[in-house]
Amino acid sequence: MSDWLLRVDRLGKIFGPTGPDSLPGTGPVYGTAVSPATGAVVACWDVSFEVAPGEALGVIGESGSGKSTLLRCIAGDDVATSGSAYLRTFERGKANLLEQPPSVRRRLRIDQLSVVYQNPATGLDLNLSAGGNVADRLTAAGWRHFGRIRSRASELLERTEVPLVRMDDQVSTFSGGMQQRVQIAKALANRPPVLLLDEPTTGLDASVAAGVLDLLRGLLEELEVGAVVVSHDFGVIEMLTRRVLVMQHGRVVEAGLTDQLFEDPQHPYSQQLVAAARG
Ligand SMILES: Nc1ncnc2c1ncn2[C@@H]1O[C@H](COP(=O)(O)OP(=O)(O)OP(=O)(O)O)[C@@H](O)[C@H]1O
Repeated sequence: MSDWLLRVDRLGKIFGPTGPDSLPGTGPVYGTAVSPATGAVVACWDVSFEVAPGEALGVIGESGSGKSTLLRCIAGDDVATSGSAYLRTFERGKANLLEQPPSVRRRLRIDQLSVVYQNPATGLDLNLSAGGNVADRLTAAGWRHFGRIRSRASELLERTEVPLVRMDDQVSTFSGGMQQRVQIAKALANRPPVLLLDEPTTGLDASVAAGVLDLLRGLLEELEVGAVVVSHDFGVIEMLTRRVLVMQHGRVVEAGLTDQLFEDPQHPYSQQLVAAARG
């Protein structure tokens, strides 16, 4: 694919000793991500993909398969052990994000890569109001005009279906579903080119989760944002993404179109995930 917005090349993250002794004996073939020689956890290894503008890529796998670590390394929450990542909108796609100093990474997190976490408390300041949280992101991105910040915040909260009468209420008083909507509004506030979603509906009741998924699907279709959606839930991946990577014990075991993977999974682990999703 030549029209990429985000490109990740052979990304790896090892927790513990990172020397070459830590890789042998890990991965799907061995049924573990833990190195028998060093005890290191090879949380993800050799992961490559591209995301085009306006495209959503899914990453699916059971708990511990390395999905969140992959996302955290791209976002800059964790430091990758190896590999590279590029954004077309940063240094014309020529600078490895993973090698940038912390100050640049912090700026990228505001201007270029937004994350929606499973737990709204990770992405929000619960002591601030809904409007205050969105304003916070806009201010960090350099917005200065109070009136414009306020009107952008109302526009976003309206789009994410947070009642405007509650715009000035402290987010800690909101339900989980509503907090998640505010987190989404905040993540999109300054129109970042890339959105990273880590189990965005996992903590919510089924009916609330369905509403948030609907909202996300609409937003991903409407905005030209490139997205990576991490989930253990095939329903979420099916609803939001066109292509998908399947991860097991830190490695990608299958990659393809989401529909096709759901219809005709090739790898035994993907077959297991699909069977579980079909109930
Ligand atoms: N800070 C850490 N120190 C040591 N090991 C870690 C750390 N963070 C994650 N791991 C390990 O890395 C592996 C991958 O974890 P990760 O959270 O990325 O998986 P996941 O697929 O996102 O699962 P979940 O959905 O439960 O978060 C696991 O074995 C986990 O125990």
